[in-house]
Amino acid sequence: MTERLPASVPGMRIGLYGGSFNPAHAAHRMVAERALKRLGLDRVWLLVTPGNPLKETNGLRPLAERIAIVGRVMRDPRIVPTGIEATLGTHFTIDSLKALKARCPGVRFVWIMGGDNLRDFSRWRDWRGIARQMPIAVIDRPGTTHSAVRSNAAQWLRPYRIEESDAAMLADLKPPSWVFLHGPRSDLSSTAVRQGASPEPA
Ligand SMILES: Nc1ncnc2c1ncn2[C@@H]1O[C@H](COP(=O)(O)OP(=O)(O)OP(=O)(O)O)[C@@H](O)[C@H]1O
Ligand SMILES: O=C(O)c1ccc[n+]([C@@H]2O[C@H](COP(=O)([O-])O)[C@@H](O)[C@H]2O)c1
Repeated sequence: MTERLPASVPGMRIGLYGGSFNPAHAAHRMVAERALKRLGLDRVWLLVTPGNPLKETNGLRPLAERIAIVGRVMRDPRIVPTGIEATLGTHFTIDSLKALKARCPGVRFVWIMGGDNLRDFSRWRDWRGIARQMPIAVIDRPGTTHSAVRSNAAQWLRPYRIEESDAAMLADLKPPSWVFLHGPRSDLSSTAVRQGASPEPA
């Protein structure tokens, strides 16, 4: 499948929210909407990965199906699902971020991830390089609040953390810089949905 990049213009603030989304659920929407609002973004691009390099691909639904479900779960037209990593041929986040920055000069990107990913971030390829590519917003996730901020990556990132009250300026800051965003939390997961939980709990 070849896909065009979603539209952008120089100066736009765009959040890149990567994930397996296998399948997407209401907590993914909550994360994307919180980032959009609190970081003052113009768009959030949901990068539906061809396959997380650290996860088994057994049981991973086809990319087109995951993108279609993301499209049904998201409600704000500024939140745009894309499978662009498959077209770019990038599996590792560091490569995706470099490729997107090269293709979108002048766009102010922010990487968005849940607290569980900050906890495991030091296992990602060139994670310090990722932090040097663009600012990062971490969204609190139940069960990971303390392990995330105590993780190796968070220790290294500590000098670059900004106050949550300054989140709206994150996209303008020179990386490394990051913020931990708190707010209403959901313990929903794709694992639970695959096991029969509703992706849209009442
Ligand atoms: N309930 C949640 N709260 C905060 N962040 C979340 C939540 N669920 C997922 N995320 C974040 O969304 C991104 C994509 O997550 P992913 O698609 O792996 O969903 P998941 O529910 O964690 O999946 P799985 O249960 O299959 O591991 C990751 O950055 C993850 O940290
Ligand atoms: O680049 C890496 O080494 C790397 C390792 C683990 C996860 N990622 C990315 O992290 C994002 C979240 O993945 P997931 O499976 O937790 O939804 C997704 O964009 C993955 O490609 C990236």
